[in-house]
Amino acid sequence: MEDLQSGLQNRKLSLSTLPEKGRSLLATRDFYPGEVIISQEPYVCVPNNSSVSPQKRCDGCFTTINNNVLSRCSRCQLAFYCGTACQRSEWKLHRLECEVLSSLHKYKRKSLTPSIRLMLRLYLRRKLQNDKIIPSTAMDNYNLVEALVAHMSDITEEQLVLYAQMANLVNSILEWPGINIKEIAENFSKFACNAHTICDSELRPVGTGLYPVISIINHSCLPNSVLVFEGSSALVRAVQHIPSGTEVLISYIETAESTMTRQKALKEQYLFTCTCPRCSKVGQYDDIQESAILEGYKCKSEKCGGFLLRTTDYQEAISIYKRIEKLQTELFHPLSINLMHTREKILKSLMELEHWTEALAYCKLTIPFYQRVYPAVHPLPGLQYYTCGKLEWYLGDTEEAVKSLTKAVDILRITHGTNTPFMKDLLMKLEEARTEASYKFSSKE
Ligand SMILES: C[S@@+](CC[C@H](N)C(=O)[O-])C[C@H]1O[C@@H](n2cnc3c(N)ncnc32)[C@H](O)[C@@H]1O
Repeated sequence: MEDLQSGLQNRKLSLSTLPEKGRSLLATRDFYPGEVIISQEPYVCVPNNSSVSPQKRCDGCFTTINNNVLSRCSRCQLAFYCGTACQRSEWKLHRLECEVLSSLHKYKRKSLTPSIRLMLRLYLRRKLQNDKIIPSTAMDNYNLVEALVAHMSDITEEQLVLYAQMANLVNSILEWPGINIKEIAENFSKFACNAHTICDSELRPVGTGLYPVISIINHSCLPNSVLVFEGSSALVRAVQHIPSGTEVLISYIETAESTMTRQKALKEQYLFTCTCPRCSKVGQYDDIQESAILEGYKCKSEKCGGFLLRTTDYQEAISIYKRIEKLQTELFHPLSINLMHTREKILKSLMELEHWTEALAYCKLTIPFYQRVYPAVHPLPGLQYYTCGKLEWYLGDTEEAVKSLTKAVDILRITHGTNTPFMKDLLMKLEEARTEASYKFSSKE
């Protein structure tokens, strides 16, 4: 079996260790915006299905077609497939999983959260590789999981207790003699700082996966690459020119937040203090001003107790969020992150109610914010232009739709690649909108 370093060398990458970050991935040739730097199939993954989720996802490709069309494993009743191709590709692992799950008591079934299922799958896949039923390769073997950071000495006692309880549950489900409970608890800690939320092309979360080579990539709040998914495959794409010898960096968190909020999120989940070029400005005048724009109130009173909103009644949600928006426009900077979050919520509710004209107005309101806080090439502004374009087209403003869809394509072809079904669909929509716009133009003449 070729080792990881030579596997990476073939992909013009190298594994290095940096004193302040641990393992790191370096480029050994120049990469350019849109290029796939590395892609990986998950070592293990699970869709976001739970006993209460109304719509189930296929275990193979994570699609969520009509539940009636997804077929359910008749034995364990817990796995779903969109067709025979996915069922076949998952069979070796699911055969073992099914044996374990189908004999479970009802009360234990209820505790089968996606992370418990992910852990069960980790052990079952390791067994399949040990028994040589599934081959091991340089990029796909359990040694890579063993090498992941666990931060066991840095986590809180509460977390430790939680991982120990979850490990006991996994042990009681597997019932394997000699299994190491401490190692299972450590693997839960590894999941916390190495597993990735799998998203669809529109960045909606659909599952969780462990990609042990992609997990070598460190974080920056000013990343040169982006992690996207095609089904359950993970792809890291360059969003800037990455010269040979440079570290490949992605963002683990929402980069639009203020420095303090980003640092808090990184410390809590990933247990490190970021020193990227944006974070190293913490406390400087520009950074304080930026935080005030994003999160600050004009009023300095700290008496506000917060509030909770019901989100299922969209009409009610819109009217409440509009009251908040009115207040926020008085209190906050027009480019405040709070105001943007409120407007995003109004937009979401308007879309649910199919109030397209007003939805378009709100979509347009969020764009200056997106332009300001995200780099020129980032999936979120790309998707916002896409929504804008679709709404404009639907409402008959084809010329504006062409402009918005073109902007979406310019960004998303770099972040999502051009060969995915999502991008092909977007490119086709743009072509159709262009044809329609030129037809309208010629019929006006
Ligand atoms: C997904 S792993 C990345 C690979 C890791 N460096 C390793 O040695 O396996 C995430 C962990 O890497 C470290 N890390 C990632 N980005 C970092 C950064 N910008 N500065 C310091 N440590 C970082 C933290 O320990 C974090 O919990």
